[in-house]
Amino acid sequence: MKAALATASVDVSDLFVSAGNTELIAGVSFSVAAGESVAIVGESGSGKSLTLKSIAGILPAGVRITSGSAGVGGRAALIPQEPLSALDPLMPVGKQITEICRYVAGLDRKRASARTRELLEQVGLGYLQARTAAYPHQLSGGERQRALIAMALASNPDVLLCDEPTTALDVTVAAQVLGLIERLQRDLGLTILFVSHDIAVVSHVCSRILVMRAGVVVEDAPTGQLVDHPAHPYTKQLLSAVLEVPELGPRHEEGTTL
Ligand SMILES: Nc1ncnc2c1ncn2[C@@H]1O[C@H](COP(=O)(O)OP(=O)(O)OP(=O)(O)O)[C@@H](O)[C@H]1O
Repeated sequence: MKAALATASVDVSDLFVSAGNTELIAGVSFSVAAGESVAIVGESGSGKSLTLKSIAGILPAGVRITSGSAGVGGRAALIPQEPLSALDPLMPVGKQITEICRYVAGLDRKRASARTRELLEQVGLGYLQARTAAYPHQLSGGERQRALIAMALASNPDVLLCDEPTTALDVTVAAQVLGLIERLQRDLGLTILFVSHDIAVVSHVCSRILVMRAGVVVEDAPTGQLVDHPAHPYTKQLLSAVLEVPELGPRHEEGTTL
């Protein structure tokens, strides 16, 4: 496939988010340049998901942006944490991908089928083509996450918003899916914003890391610098909680294991 030219970026400017009178995000600002891969890390409740949801425009009911802004310049696609809940259980995954090619990307029936085959190949699920009636429950967790990535790509996004996409997977499969996301970012020039509680996971995929705590960004630095010379005590605490941050340098390739 022709590599897409990255023209989009993410921009969050002095974002405040509340539920009722409770302030959940308190003045977050950052931007992601086109083609850049950036992670937001922090413990549960730090506000990473709400920041991502503000950007995607999918805040839950009762939660709202009270001031500032968050958005994407271009088309964004979200890869959620739990693939099973994001797939239609009653429709074969190939058909779900084809529907997006037809009704979101606007391809005719024949082109949508060809594009589906291409996308399945691209995410390492080429063998599903023969099993046209593969329903989500017949796939493994890793296959479902790959299928969701294919669905995300079907809409021709500029930006991939990844919300802990490997948390539900075992460590070997998680490494393969991370390798896939990293390769797609490189090959298609996608902009990536990747939310995770795990610095070790994001250090593979992202070149810059934002650390969030209690609704604010406490540190924002290139991955190598943040891992080797953390400036904020909370970043140090997060790093010390990780058993071992894998070597930076050659990153994981698909098919390798941790
Ligand atoms: N729908 C909601 N209504 C009220 N408060 C909410 C809602 N969703 C999240 N919150 C609160 O907002 C804060 C930030 O939540 P958020 O989901 O962004 O955290 P997180 O860092 O992504 O954590 P996790 O990794 O557990 O998802 C938390 O205190 C959470 O309880």
